[in-house]
Amino acid sequence: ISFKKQSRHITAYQRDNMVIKYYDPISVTCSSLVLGLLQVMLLGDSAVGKTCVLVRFKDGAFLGGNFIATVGIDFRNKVVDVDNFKVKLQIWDTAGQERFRSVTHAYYRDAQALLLLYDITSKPSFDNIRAWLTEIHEYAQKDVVIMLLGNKSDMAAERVVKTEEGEKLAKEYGVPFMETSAKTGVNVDLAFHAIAKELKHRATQQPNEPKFQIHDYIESQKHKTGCCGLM
Ligand SMILES: Nc1nc2c(ncn2[C@@H]2O[C@H](COP(=O)(O)OP(=O)(O)OP(=O)(O)O)[C@@H](O)[C@H]2O)c(=O)[nH]1
Repeated sequence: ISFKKQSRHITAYQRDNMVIKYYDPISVTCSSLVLGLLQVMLLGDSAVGKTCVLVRFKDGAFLGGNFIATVGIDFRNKVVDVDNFKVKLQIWDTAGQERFRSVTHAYYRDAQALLLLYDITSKPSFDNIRAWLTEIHEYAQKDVVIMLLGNKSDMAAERVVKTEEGEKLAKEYGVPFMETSAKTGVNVDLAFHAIAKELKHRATQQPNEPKFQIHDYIESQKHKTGCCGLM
């Protein structure tokens, strides 16, 4: 721990600047907690909706209209509240196109969490998930948090990948899964909040504290898309 005196409070930095506690010197109580920058990456084939999912989460809007592919890599920051903590997420949006792969590989090792997307209306994007997971195991940190997302759940009429297929694949790799829609917003906030919660628990967990169960949390919170694409 290192301390830094500020105008009204003392800041204590813990765990390599990850956890920052603000102590009020008058009441000598911990008034708020901030978890330093955590890196999350969005991965998956081109056009599965990575940029749209990020924009939905960051700005609460949907980028409709003409599709403009991401070139290289880009990021946005967002602070989320998790159990009295402010968790700062830096979210990296990668280009899905093959020709940018060598650029994005360089960023994998800095990510604490990866959101891996496919498009429920595109079988190839689903079939490529195994290849993405192979790349992840090659380039990412060993303990990286991975979540599988089947995006465009609003497009029920065009669906070619069943929800059960996504669930089965996720189970095989032991990763949490949900279907999202950047268009309607269904499950988008939940995906990022579940990741933030998991990372916060990992950073602050006491030895006698029970482990956070991300699968159970998601199951209790998620909205299922029914036969007609309703939330
Ligand atoms: N209906 C519907 N369309 C979506 C959804 N998400 C994205 N789209 C559309 O799908 C297209 C691709 O979305 P992007 O977010 O740009 O895809 P991307 O994965 O970032 O693509 P790259 O940058 O090439 O990797 C756009 O035309 C979006 O409007 C969704 O949830 N529902």
